[in-house]
Amino acid sequence: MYSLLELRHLSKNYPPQSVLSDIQLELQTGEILGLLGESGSGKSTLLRLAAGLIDPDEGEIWLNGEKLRLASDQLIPGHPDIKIVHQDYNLSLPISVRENIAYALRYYQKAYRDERVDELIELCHLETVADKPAKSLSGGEKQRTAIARALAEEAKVLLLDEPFAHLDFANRRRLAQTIRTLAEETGTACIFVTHDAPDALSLSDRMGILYQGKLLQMGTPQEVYQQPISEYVAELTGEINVVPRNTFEQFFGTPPRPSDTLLIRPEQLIITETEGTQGIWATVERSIFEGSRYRIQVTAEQQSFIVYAPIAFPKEKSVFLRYIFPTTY
Ligand SMILES: Nc1ncnc2c1ncn2[C@@H]1O[C@H](COP(=O)(O)OP(=O)(O)OP(=O)(O)O)[C@@H](O)[C@H]1O
Repeated sequence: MYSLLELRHLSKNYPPQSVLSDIQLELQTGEILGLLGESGSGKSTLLRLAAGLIDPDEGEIWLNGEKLRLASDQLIPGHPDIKIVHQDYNLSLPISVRENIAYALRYYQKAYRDERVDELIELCHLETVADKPAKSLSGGEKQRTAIARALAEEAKVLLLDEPFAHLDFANRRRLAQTIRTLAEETGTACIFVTHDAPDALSLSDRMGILYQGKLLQMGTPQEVYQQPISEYVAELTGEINVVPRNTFEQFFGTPPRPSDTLLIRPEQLIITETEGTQGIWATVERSIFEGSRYRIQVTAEQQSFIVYAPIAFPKEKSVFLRYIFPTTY
């Protein structure tokens, strides 16, 4: 069995720059793949290559076991089964949401078109704005309209360029749920790119880390977050305490991995007011309120740590710092 979409050894240069090099990834039906990378890491270029809109310098793209033709060999680049939603949505602003979606189905019979448009409006939660002109929509509504339009022709693969970039918290949640529903109910596979770690971690079935055009790591969000292959991946995916091995041994005992430097997430540490089994007394430097938790900076023998706690601790208070979850991470 082959994968739905396969990128094989893709490279792309915009001389003198190598923008992507030797990208390999596979996407299965109904899978949501997130690509996390900082600005300029090559995310949009990778999506444009995957959509068949530009030619790679090396490598091939396979869809359902068939090699895609090069963009330069086609009158209209792209493939009908692969749809890309760009950052700027590309909607026709004067016409309604319904008309924007229907436009993608203009060559179909009216009865089918009306039925399909209604289905997509429901799937993408656009009922309340269906007859409004696109120019009057919020960012989230525009994004969902662009997705509905991309899906109109039953694309098998949806490519989303920074789908959450302009959305507030509630709209992020809503859009993420729409994408999950889509994948589950229609089997549409999705690659989305983002520079926001929580979005990548919470929505992806698998995620990749893109850095200077290279895929550094690929795995489930848990694998990438809990076993980052480098300090860079650890920092990109969340907050991290970098602890030299001998300090770790002195404070907490045997380290979980035999490396010179240990990458410890804040939630792997706890602070208490009383002494526990293995740990070290530390001094609170500051407590910062972050809504659902406090982010607390403590110092023990010149080593600084970030810890999360449900309550604030006063500056200069002595707290006992312990390392937890030694087996799960
Ligand atoms: N058509 C082009 N011509 C020349 N250079 C390009 C072209 N397209 C992209 N690049 C360069 O390739 C690099 C990667 O660009 P890309 O847009 O893929 O990054 P990105 O990760 O999507 O960034 P962002 O998050 O800022 O959108 C950048 O340095 C960019 O300047």
